[in-house]
Amino acid sequence: SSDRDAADDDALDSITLDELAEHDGAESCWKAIHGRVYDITDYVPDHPTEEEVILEWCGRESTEGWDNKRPGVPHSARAEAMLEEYLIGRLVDGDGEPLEPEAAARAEEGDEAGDADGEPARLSPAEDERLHRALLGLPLDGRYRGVFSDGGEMQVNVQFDLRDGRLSNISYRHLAYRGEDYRRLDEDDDLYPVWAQHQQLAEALEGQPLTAIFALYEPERLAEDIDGYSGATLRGNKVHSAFRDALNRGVYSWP
Ligand code: HEM
Repeated sequence: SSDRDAADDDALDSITLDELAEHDGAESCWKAIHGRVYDITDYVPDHPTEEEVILEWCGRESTEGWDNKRPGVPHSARAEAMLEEYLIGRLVDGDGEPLEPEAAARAEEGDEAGDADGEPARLSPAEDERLHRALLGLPLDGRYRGVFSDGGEMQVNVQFDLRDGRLSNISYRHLAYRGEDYRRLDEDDDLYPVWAQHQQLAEALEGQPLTAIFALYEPERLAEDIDGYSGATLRGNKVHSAFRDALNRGVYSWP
């Protein structure tokens, strides 16, 4: 309670949130309440509720639970007197300064949001860029796959990664026309230059912002003429279409 002596508290053992957090179960249950730490392990079986109600708070800043045994209803003066039997210390921050309930609860939440336990950070709606991009219809970072099909034949299947809105790892999982698999052509094959030009398209887009895919409408900007095959006659629009299909499908796998 607030009428206790600061000098009393100075005499108590200093306990940090990390130490508190180690006693988070029935075998050892510590709770921080109004700046003081209690070892209530022995009391848990006597508490007049199902054990889960009280075990849930072990190892944590528990002022909120204590002040609201039911919403808005604090524990009785009798309960408060009992609590003092289990007093073992005072809650402090890393500098040994007293840690107030609100600050302690915030620090605990910060811990949960961090990756201390290998859990992904939980971002607030104001911080979550992934959410913002999704709501604005902007593509998310991740791996994408998309196809262009025509006449019952899959002609292009492209895979790429988006990182900060830039293209990388662009590859053709499939590239064919009229039954000819371009990826299997030998270097001395007549059609090989067309495969080489498609690779040039991919290389030219590598590292570029996503908007660079519109250059595929004018493939001569991205691919050279090879052995009489003009870059201008490449079907860049099919590749463009496969990119757009990938974006419509959404992220294939997360980074
Ligand atoms: C911090 C987490 C805790 C929660 C969520 C919690 C919750 C509850 C609930 C739901 C009840 C029964 C409902 C009612 O009496 O109105 C209750 C009663 C009670 N609890 Fe807790 N409790 C907690 C911690 C403790 C601790 C640490 C003690 C004592 C060391 C304690 C002592 C009592 C006592 C004596 C009662 C009987 C009613 C009263 O005197 O207020 N509780 N508690």
